[in-house]
Amino acid sequence: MNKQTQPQGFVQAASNIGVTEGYMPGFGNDFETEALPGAIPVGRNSPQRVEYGLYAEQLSGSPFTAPHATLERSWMYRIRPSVKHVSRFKKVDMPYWKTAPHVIDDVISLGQYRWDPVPFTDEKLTFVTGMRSMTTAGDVGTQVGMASHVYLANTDMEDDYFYSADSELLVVPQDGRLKIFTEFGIIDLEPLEICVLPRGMVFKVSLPDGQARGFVCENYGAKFTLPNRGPIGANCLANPRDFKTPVAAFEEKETPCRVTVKWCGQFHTCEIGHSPLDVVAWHGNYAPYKYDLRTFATIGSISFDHPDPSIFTVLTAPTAEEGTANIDFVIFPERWLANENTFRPPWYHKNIMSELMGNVYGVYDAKPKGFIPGGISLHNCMLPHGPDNNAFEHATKESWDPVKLTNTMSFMFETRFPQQLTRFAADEAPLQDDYVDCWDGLEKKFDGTPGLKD
Ligand SMILES: O=C(O)Cc1cc(O)ccc1O
Ligand SMILES: [Fe+2]
Repeated sequence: MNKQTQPQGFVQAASNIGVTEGYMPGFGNDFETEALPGAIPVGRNSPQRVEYGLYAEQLSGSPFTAPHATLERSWMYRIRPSVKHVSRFKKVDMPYWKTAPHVIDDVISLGQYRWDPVPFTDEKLTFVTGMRSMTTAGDVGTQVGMASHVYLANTDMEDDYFYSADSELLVVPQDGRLKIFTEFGIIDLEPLEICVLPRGMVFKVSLPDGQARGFVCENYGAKFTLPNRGPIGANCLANPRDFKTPVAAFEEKETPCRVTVKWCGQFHTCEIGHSPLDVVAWHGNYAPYKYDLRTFATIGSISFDHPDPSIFTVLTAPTAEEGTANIDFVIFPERWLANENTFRPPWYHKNIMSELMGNVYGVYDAKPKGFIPGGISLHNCMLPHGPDNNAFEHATKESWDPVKLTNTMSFMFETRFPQQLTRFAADEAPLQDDYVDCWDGLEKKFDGTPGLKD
């Protein structure tokens, strides 16, 4: 390199690593992004007039006075303010999307339950109208608890837009991709990825594969965040750099559109004369994000014994009681098992937390049969469960050599609150009547004499 071409002083990166694919890396960062140059005001949030004739609008995800660590808000610079709608709100029915408290006397919530995948139908359903609630827990009115849903969608939302004032939505696709247009930009999502759509943010969903099915965890409480890693240290599990927030993108059209709001369990629609996704630029730390579950660096035993599944927590939605989550989002990904003289699948247990599980793909080690991709299981507060007979027989005889669990991705929505079944889950979804029989073959081996029994 000769003297002239040698870098002098600071050298700027030719491109920003990670920003190339329409996303910005990081968890909970303060982001700045503009679809038109110079749209974000310099040095202030709300100048007297905004460039391009845009309106400034703040979206608050935490109370104004929250402690710094939990303070969340974004500033949007938009073509019209959100308050501009053509009509008043009108109540609409969304009969399959249920909200806690939702306890139906004749729906018995007690039992270990498992469902086959909820089948697709010919009925025209969008991501929103195709939401089928399976369980609810807590109370939306006090902003505690959650609901679990399956979505079945075969119709794009074109002039239909949606937001939830009740909750943030954790979306776990299982079959088919989603294209999620949000006020903050576009998220392309496929199975083995997840995304989180914040409370109050408007979006619509289209279906590149024509149809899609997946799971949603609706969080009424404090936002999902990364779990504390404790003695694990600063690395592994879900690393912050693997979370991706979209760059600004806007839709400019002046056609009749509808915005539907979920508010305290009810649904209300208003007509507007334009796309509400007209945010040209934004900055702040309250925004949607996606995450590829394959980037999760699992930690596990490399000596003996089976750790608690909290070791696989991707995101946690805390409550005021330390270590007692409103929701833990836990995954069971491909990984090595190397624990010697150990019963390697999950142990038999009862848990104060309520466990709803879904299978995204492959085989779950505790249930080699019957818990298939798209399937769901529910092991509620203090209901005993554990490996089925097949898994027990295999696990008590397998060699201690390291083995790689492949062809597997299941997850758990684990909540401190008991989960109540909806009528859909009890009567319409494909509930497996014979699920509890999977433990029938667990015979008594005890015969009063010492020694290990086969
Ligand atoms: O019940 C389940 O299958 C989930 C689970 C997995 C595990 O490894 C330990 C405990 C637990 O609840
Ligand atoms: Fe469990």
